Amino acid sequence: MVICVTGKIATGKSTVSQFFAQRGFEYINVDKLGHIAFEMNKENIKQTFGTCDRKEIAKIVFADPQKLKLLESIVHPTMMRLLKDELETRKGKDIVIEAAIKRRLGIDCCDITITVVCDKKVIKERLKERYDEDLVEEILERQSDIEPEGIVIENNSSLEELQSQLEKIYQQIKAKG
Ligand SMILES: CC(C)(COP(=O)(O)OP(=O)(O)OC[C@H]1O[C@@H](n2cnc3c(N)ncnc32)[C@H](O)[C@@H]1O)[C@@H](O)C(=O)NCCC(=O)NCCS
Ligand SMILES: Nc1ncnc2c1ncn2[C@@H]1O[C@H](COP(=O)(O)OP(=O)(O)OP(=O)(O)O)[C@@H](O)[C@H]1O
Repeated sequence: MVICVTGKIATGKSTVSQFFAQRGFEYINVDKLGHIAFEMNKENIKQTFGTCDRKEIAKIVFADPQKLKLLESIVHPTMMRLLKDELETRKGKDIVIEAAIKRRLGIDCCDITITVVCDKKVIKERLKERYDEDLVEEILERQSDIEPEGIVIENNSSLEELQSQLEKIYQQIKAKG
């Protein structure tokens, strides 16, 4: 079975994916594959943007949809090739794929999609140590095409509450086979 976990920044995708990884699912994090693909295309990125520092690039591309598109045109072909390879080597196994922009990437190999959602103020609170608020706003704007699909998990409350929602979903998934 292939589960895809999607959702906006800091909604809890990794936490949800880890739940399935702890139950024997192989875990593929598309953000991580993006970082590997970024490294593999460093020269091109440096020539295009004048820097290949990820944090610098984040500031440039999240502020400008056209520049984000340009970065994606460099990174996504490699990233999707890496994803295909990861899926090939795990063929037949239970897999959980974490991918914020699942739909934009056209990932269509999933039996089940889980979308994690939460309120903007919760997202901002979770990110306040990691990012400045303007960057969070920009990232959320660049993620406005991420819409709820499949099983929707609302993650505004405690980790215990999330765990309990996940236990129920897991039992339903297992019952369906
Ligand atoms: C822009 C980059 C350089 C920023 O790197 P950095 O390490 O600073 O941040 P990180 O990768 O953790 O991303 C921060 C947040 O933005 C989200 N995000 C990343 N890329 C995108 C994108 N193209 N569209 C919308 N959201 C994105 C991430 O899911 C995460 O929530 C990097 O994210 C990147 O190369 N993105 C393009 C590849 C991509 O689309 N990755 C997302 C796969 S789901
Ligand atoms: N219900 C919750 N209660 C408290 N903290 C939570 C809850 N869910 C997630 N978190 C915390 O919020 C942060 C973001 O969660 P997580 O990394 O799972 O989100 P994500 O969607 O994978 O983020 P990113 O888009 O940055 O990859 C983490 O520090 C996580 O421990």
